[in-house]
Amino acid sequence: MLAMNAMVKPAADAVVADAAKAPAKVVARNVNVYYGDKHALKDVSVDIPERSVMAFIGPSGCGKSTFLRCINRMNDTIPSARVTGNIEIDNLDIYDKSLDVVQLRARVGMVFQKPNPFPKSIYENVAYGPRIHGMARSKADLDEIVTASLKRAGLYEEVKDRLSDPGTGLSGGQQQRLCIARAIAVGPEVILMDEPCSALDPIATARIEELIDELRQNFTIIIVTHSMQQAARVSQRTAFFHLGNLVEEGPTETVFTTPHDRRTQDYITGRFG
Ligand SMILES: Nc1ncnc2c1ncn2[C@@H]1O[C@H](COP(=O)(O)OP(=O)(O)OP(=O)(O)O)[C@@H](O)[C@H]1O
Repeated sequence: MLAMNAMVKPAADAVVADAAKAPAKVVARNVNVYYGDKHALKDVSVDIPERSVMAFIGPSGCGKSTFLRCINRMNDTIPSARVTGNIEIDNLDIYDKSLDVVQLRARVGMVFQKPNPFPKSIYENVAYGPRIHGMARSKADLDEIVTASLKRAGLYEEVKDRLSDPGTGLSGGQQQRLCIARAIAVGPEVILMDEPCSALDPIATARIEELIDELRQNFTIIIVTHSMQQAARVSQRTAFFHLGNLVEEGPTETVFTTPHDRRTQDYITGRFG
């Protein structure tokens, strides 16, 4: 049996079954990414169910972040990157030439490895997106969006008396929750998280994991993580990548306990990676 099984114990979660049945929010077909001549992502096809968490795992350089960045077209910002294939969100082709990428990135928010608040106040960090997207008709509207977003990110109680203080003055974990509030504020449907806890201590990590678990009631979340324990704790489905290939995708419990592919088994038992 797998050596890691004792450590990587998927949450006993009825949603596992539901997630398998949930309609797909993101549908990727035959996605390839090239950086110049380098073929970094190879023919990836996957359905990502709505209102659930999917974890992307795999050894360093296997293409997890590359694929994540395809889902909000962040690879557009890398001059050498070329993407082929098809990705749809709610049947909308996100690579359609007429698509407004700014609108797409409001629908598909992103949280990065290192918390990156703007050098602005806590309030302004959250208000910035709604303001540029014209989501608030009045200051009262904006206040409401900021408050609601901070509450949903589990940060409001800690910052409500100092909203005009700089966001960069918060602790790392608070900064990451501020970044999540900032992403939530523009009303996304999908939230991409690229190793969101790797710069955080275990307590701050636990809070973010709890938050992810709450957020999946309303959002489709995709998280890249190097921690198999984290993938097991927070996700309903897991996708294992290796050398640019999506080797295996399925319910987290299955991927961790009875993987179909030898490479998945080798990775989760620590034989490589
Ligand atoms: N901007 C870039 N320019 C050129 N090559 C890149 C670029 N970004 C990634 N790559 C290459 O593409 C491959 C996949 O990288 P990617 O960052 O997606 O992997 P990853 O699985 O997320 O890795 P890690 O776990 O280390 O973050 C790697 O070989 C990497 O060197």
